[in-house]
Amino acid sequence: MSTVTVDTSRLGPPLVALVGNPNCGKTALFNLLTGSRQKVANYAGVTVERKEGRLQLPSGRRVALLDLPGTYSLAPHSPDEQVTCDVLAGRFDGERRPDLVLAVVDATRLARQLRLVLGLMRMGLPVVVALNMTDLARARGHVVDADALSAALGVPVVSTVAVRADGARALLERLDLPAPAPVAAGTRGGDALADDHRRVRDILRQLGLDSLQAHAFSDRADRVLLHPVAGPVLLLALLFVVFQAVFAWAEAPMGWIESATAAAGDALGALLPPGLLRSLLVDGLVAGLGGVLVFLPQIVILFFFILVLEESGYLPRAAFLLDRLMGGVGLSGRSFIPLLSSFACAIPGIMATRTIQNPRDRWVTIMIAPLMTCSARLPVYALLIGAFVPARSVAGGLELQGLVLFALYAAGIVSAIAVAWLVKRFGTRDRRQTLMMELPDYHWPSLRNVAIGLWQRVLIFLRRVGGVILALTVLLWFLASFPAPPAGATGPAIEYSFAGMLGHLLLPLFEPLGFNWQIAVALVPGMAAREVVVSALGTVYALSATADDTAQALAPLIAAQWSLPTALSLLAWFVFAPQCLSTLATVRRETGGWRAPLLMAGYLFGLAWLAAFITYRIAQACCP
Ligand SMILES: Nc1nc2c(ncn2[C@@H]2O[C@H](COP(=O)(O)OP(=O)(O)OP(=O)(O)O)[C@@H](O)[C@H]2O)c(=O)[nH]1
Ligand SMILES: [Mg+2]
Repeated sequence: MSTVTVDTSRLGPPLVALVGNPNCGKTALFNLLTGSRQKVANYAGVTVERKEGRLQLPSGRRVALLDLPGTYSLAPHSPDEQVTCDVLAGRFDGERRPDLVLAVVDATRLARQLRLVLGLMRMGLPVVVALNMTDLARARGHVVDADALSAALGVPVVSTVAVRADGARALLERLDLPAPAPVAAGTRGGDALADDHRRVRDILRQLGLDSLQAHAFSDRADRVLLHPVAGPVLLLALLFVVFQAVFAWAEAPMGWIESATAAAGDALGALLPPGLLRSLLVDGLVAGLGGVLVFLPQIVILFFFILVLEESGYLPRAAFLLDRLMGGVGLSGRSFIPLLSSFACAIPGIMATRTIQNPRDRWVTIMIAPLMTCSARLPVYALLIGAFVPARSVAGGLELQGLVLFALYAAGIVSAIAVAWLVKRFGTRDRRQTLMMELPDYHWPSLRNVAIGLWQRVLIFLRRVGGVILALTVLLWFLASFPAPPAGATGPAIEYSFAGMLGHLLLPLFEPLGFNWQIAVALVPGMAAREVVVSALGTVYALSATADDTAQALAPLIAAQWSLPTALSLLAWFVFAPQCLSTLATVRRETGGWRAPLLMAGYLFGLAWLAAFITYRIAQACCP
């Protein structure tokens, strides 16, 4: 038998892969080298996909750089580690084997990280070691001698600080030199691990680093933050402060955006003659988009807290605190970070489930991720709370509005716990695994990283407003303006339009929940993105206004037109409804079939309808 080998390494620039333990700074280095803005955070398992970037070396040579998910060993335990191992073995679909492995190691946690380097060397690929986080190591008083380490390992070692602008200069120069020859393979099989262990111990002793000390501050902080009683109390208090801040701090900037929108609407209204164009711009765009834009400050505040928590290293601690609670419903603390990411958006949350080893746990976590309140629900919640919940303090200075928001988030979490419990109770049984999770040292969040992260969230939000929300608002304006009312019609034109017909068609389904036809209409484009419901309501109500009404802010308008039970019922609907097609598409991709997304849509719509129905009935009985 003859085999033909094709040397694909000659296609395109040399491929360099960043490989290392989770949280050692691979992505930070990738961003520094390529100028990308991939997500960096202080916990294991941030990167779950391969990402490619380009960089130019000082000599002008170009290199393709791959950022990969972190891995503890070269025998993958979870879908994200599998990606890294497949790329290294040249088994990854559509990817050639890397020409060089850039093994990133955290200088403050050398022992385990060096074992992975030895494993990488055994794969027969040329290896260069980036000794990262040397700033933190130095601050703790251990200076790792890169040359001595290089001599001991037999591969080049370069010190880096991935969070400093010039922290990779030496590395760039090293990449410009010819790749080192692969080191001859040593022992293989079971003996190799024991061998590596011994070798790493010897190297550390040789470098005078065998007594690396734990981070004293992290230890002290954890004595309080991981305390079985104080820990959960502090976690709860922290979450509470976040929700209070979302309302309290956003008030002023929301006021500015509101007045700017109103001024823009007035100016356009005065400038343009009455007619279709004025209606499209004033009732469609300004009323619709302005209605969503006003929630930007609240989103920024929420993300500020999320980013600070991510950067500080507190997140995996919260996972650890909640492990016992999550064990009660058949999940482990591993599900915590994917679920927490779902507060931003269910899509990265569902992607982050790739770090979960147990396939059943991963499936359940995916199924409950949409119950976490994503930031697209925030505008809907904030609109209804602003319109129906008075802004006053209750019980010792707590803001009532923040309290209601907290309750809505809690409702999502409690429901997720209930669903997971039901799956455990009636689904397949599985032996519970203990949580093994590395706790990173605490860092001060870097202001620059937080600022970049916030700016990216702002861009994402604005892109949504200018993209899908704009498109759907225009579409809805069209549906709500045509066909024109028949001659002699008395009501607002929208009643006779396509949107009006659609609303009345859907009414039987939603009437038992206390929704009127305007809400029913708004829910339809809201399937594409939840915030669209807010812009859609803005447009529908602007067009429902009779000619002599001037355009009004949406909140007071619905406050006057809806009953409290209707508002509460709509809030309950949004806690559950899977009003997001991109989430369902992601679930299909991650589970590889239609079963999971269909099941998800079905069970969430069922729950949404039921919850809204019950809320409406109870509210009607209590405050008719
Ligand atoms: N002080 C300091 N912090 C660093 C350095 N490199 C990375 N960090 C921080 O370490 C944390 C982890 O960095 P990431 O780049 O997300 O790590 P990663 O290896 O990509 O992690 P995974 O994607 O989870 O495998 C972040 O908080 C970074 O800001 C460094 O050289 N010095
Ligand atoms: Mg990463």
